[in-house]
Amino acid sequence: MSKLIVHGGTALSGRIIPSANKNAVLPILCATLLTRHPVRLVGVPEITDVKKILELFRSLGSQVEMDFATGILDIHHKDTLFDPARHRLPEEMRSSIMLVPPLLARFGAARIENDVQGCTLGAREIDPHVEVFESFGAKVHRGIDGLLITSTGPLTAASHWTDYASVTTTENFVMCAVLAQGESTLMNAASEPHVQEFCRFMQMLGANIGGTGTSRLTVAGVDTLRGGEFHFTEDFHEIVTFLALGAITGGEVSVRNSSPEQFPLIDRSFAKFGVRITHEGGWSRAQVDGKLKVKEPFTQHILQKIEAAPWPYLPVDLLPIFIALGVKAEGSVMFWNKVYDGALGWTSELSKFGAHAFLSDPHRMVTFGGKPLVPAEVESPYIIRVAIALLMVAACTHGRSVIRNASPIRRAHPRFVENLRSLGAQIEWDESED
Ligand SMILES: CC(=O)N[C@H]1[C@@H](OP(=O)(O)OP(=O)(O)OC[C@H]2O[C@@H](n3ccc(=O)[nH]c3=O)[C@H](O)[C@@H]2O)O[C@H](CO)[C@@H](O)[C@@H]1O
Ligand SMILES: C=C(OP(=O)(O)O)C(=O)O
Repeated sequence: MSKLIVHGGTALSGRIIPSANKNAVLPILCATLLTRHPVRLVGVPEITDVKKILELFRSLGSQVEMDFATGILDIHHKDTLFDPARHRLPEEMRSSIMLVPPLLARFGAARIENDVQGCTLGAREIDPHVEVFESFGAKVHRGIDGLLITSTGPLTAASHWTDYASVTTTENFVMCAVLAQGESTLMNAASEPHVQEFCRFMQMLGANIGGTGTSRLTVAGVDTLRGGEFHFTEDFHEIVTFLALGAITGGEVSVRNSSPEQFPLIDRSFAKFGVRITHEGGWSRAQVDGKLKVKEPFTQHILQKIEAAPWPYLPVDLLPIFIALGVKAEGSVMFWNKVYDGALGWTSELSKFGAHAFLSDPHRMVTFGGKPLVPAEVESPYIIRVAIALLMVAACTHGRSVIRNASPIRRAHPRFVENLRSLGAQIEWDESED
């Protein structure tokens, strides 16, 4: 079990160049399988999920040249072969489900194992995906340990309205539609920055997509896709994470950010804890005047609150980062996760630090922040940014803390500990058995 050992209490300051967004990189990696031409990706992060997908591609016979030192991936799915009886898609990551459309397009069959749940955030349905596959004419068969999805010919265009704006379902819809015959329409499409980045990549391959960034996507099918070179942009999750780490420890961190137009709501969320974010010259900077303090709402007798939901709301994956700020900032805040029903069950870990946090129901947590904190040994659930939130609390608390089961961080954030050390943190991985 990978543990993080943190000697907290040091103000973290400095500059960070963030990596690419895992949730943009993974669907794009899956989509490379849709073209028989070479693709070059620039800025590919060295993270667990990327390595798992590249390993699968190698086992299918694709040409994969990955240089993590430069972040350049050259990939060519020319002599690629997939056998649903033999090959298993990577487990413990949600993105495996996005291999289905390209496998269907290339081989007429795909198989997914039962564990495409990813982070343990509560129910993560596959029904919206099944509806999409079926709307394009694919057949879905349930087996003992997974699903077999088949199609006898090219997919046919579909018009579909999803129950909710789902990130991976939207990406799967686009991948089914790009090579389908006719024009497809998706209503209630997700519009997160990573979904937009994914659509830009598809357009570079020659896909004909309208409505990127809105809740209505149209895709006119094309006969074939080309190759090309694509450069990833910065991950807003990393930007927020490092800004928050600076703020919670009383330091001052700047992070490179070429898309500040995505940040107004994120900035206002930081401001609720007394953190001022500024964007200038391609850099975002977090500053705290005095100590962290929850801003009182203008409306009297209500709790300050942070609501997370599909974009353009505050992204749910960022909620734990703000919960950590809520633990440190003096005052009370209600956090509302409108997406997941099992993402907040870690209040008992927070309380080991002396934090006061109350789980009101599966979707809502209230922090009573500003209480004295003590170092602690805590265990993270399999949720990337909960491990980071626990680390944030450890980093602002004097003394030695241990975050057990911290390896999910490696699923999304390359060189995380090295980056933190460059800001002055005393932190290290411990891989020893207990
Ligand atoms: C690889 C990838 O891109 N993973 C991200 C993707 O997962 P993913 O695409 O799996 O997330 P979805 O948007 O489908 O939502 C996940 C689950 O939340 C529930 N749900 C969601 C929205 C809603 O309005 N109502 C509702 O009930 C459903 O149970 C659903 O199964 O988007 C999530 C939500 O931004 C992020 O946490 C994940 O990091
Ligand atoms: C929940 C996440 O990833 P996944 O969907 O792969 O579990 C995440 O990136 O925070």
